[in-house]
Amino acid sequence: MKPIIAIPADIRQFDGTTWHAVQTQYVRAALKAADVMSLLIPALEEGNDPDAILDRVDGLLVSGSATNVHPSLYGGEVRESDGPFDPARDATSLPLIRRALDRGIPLLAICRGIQELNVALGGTLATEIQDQPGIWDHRNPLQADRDVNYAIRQDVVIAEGSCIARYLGAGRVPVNSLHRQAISKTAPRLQVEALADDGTVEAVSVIDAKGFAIGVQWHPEYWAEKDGPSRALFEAFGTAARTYAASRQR
Ligand SMILES: N[C@@H](CCC(=O)NCCCC(=O)O)C(=O)O
Repeated sequence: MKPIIAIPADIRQFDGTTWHAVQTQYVRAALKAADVMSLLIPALEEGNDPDAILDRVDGLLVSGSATNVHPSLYGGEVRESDGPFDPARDATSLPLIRRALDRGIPLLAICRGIQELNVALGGTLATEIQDQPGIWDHRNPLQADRDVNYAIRQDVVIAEGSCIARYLGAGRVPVNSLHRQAISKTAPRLQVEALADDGTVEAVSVIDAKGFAIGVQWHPEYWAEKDGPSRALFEAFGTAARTYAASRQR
């Protein structure tokens, strides 16, 4: 039986109403590269029961989003210019991340997801990182062609002996980049696993995690069917979900 993973949705506004939305690239990567089904979780400021959700799934995939984690959640200065924000997504993702880690449910956190993972565990974020000396522009190019926006265009250096090195190998791995925020103070329970050449944190793992628990700042989901490292990460997540699912059936 194919495992099921939870993906917290974003709140989006279009066609004159409010939607709970997940970009299809995450659902497709889960199915085609991890061989798991996706259960989209509505973004609610209240009303979600993380344990009731996690009782029914075999993994948690926390996706990227153009919105930012609200600065109040990590003691940051609240400036509207650091938006757009999505408090319902924050209120849904952070408790799910914490409880998935408590319960040993496999976790893959991508872009906004690694930022939520860091904040959920007590870390902080830097904003408009491209304005900092020596930091290059990691932002979404915002071209009409999404393949251009998600193009592989930078290297990350994966640390020897890191968790993610088990799946991608250590050393330089080419990835894409679509973000204007990044980890500033790394949460105490996170181990930095990869850096960009400009020092930006690009991957973390959870120290002493009960199961698969990795966050990446890049977007492996977008090329998960074609790009080796992207596919390897999703295959590892799928394997972890299958292992967890089997343990649940015992
Ligand atoms: N908003 C955060 C996280 C960036 C992120 O998740 N990017 C995904 C892009 C989604 C899209 O625009 O299609 C940041 O900017 O750091």
